Amino acid sequence: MSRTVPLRSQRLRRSVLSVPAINARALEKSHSLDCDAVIFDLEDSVAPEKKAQARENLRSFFAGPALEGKERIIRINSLSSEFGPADLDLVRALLPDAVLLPKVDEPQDVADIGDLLADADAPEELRIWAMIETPRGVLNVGAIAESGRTPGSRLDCLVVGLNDLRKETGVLPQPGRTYLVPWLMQVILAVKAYGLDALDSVFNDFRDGGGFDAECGQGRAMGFAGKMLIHPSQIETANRHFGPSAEEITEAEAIISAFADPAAKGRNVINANGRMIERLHLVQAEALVHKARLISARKPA
Ligand SMILES: CC(C)(COP(=O)(O)OP(=O)(O)OC[C@H]1O[C@@H](n2cnc3c(N)ncnc32)[C@H](O)[C@@H]1OP(=O)(O)O)[C@@H](O)C(=O)NCCC(=O)NCCSC(=O)C[C@H](O)C(=O)O
Ligand SMILES: [Mg+2]
Repeated sequence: MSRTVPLRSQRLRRSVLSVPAINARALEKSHSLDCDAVIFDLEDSVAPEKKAQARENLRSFFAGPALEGKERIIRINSLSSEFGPADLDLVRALLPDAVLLPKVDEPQDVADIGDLLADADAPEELRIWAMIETPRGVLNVGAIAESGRTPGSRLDCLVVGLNDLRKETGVLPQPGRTYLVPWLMQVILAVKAYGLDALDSVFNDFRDGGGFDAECGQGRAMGFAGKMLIHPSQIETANRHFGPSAEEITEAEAIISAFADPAAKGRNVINANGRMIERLHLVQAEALVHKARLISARKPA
């Protein structure tokens, strides 16, 4: 097995908006929003007595015009709940890009869904995303991410859920997320070790633009690929923070040019205006420029 994990192909996941499947107006609106991905939620945003109607809404939505240029993910209820099996049947019928499992505690939770999808001959393009939002999920996050290396695993992305994690642990919401940062970084280490993406948790106070801006900056600095969102007003800020800035692109292009210079041939380390650059920085620079190209190539919603 190789000792290092190659950089991912980099799907854009800067802004991943949760849309309650019960809300037909919000479902319709998702076509016109400039987010990279949409999570159609059948879990906590849908009351128990409305789960069946929410599934019907999704059937109609998926039968309608395609959601252009966005990843489509369906968040189901836990398989052990009374709603989980019918939700999974719906996923098998609608074939979104991914199914999001809530409250994943251990690798077996992911493996169980993977087996059910394989038994149903679901195409391998149908991926699994896992919410890390329980104390056991955080404790086991390395093993959960590692299970993505098992042959045939569909695991693709971990999503942090701080509402549930705060509920389970009693950690209070605080600016800077002081007591949560170690757990968030556990998630980051796990995904980076095994080549997955991680998305930062939702920010509930959607009218607090300043607080959201600060939390996006923090999430990007930690290494998250993007953020799960709850409201359209959060999309532009997330896209800005989790996409490369103009300065980062200029710097990356300078690194690529420096290594393309014949003088750099055969050298692993060069002096760029008083700063050491190694070939590992070239790999990072190429990935960043690739991401910038994906963003420019994306059609506006
Ligand atoms: C939080 C909300 C209930 C607020 O809704 P509302 O009062 O309708 O807000 P606005 O009036 O400001 O809405 C303005 C327009 O935007 C549309 N809208 C709002 N939210 C969405 C959305 N998520 N997707 C698409 N469109 C949306 C409204 O329809 C208005 O449109 P218009 O009529 O044209 O003016 C609401 O935002 C909401 O329900 N958000 C999502 C909630 C959700 O999905 N929850 C589950 C995910 S959170 C989570 O996973 C937590 C995690 O598990 C954890 O443990 O942490
Ligand atoms: Mg949750």
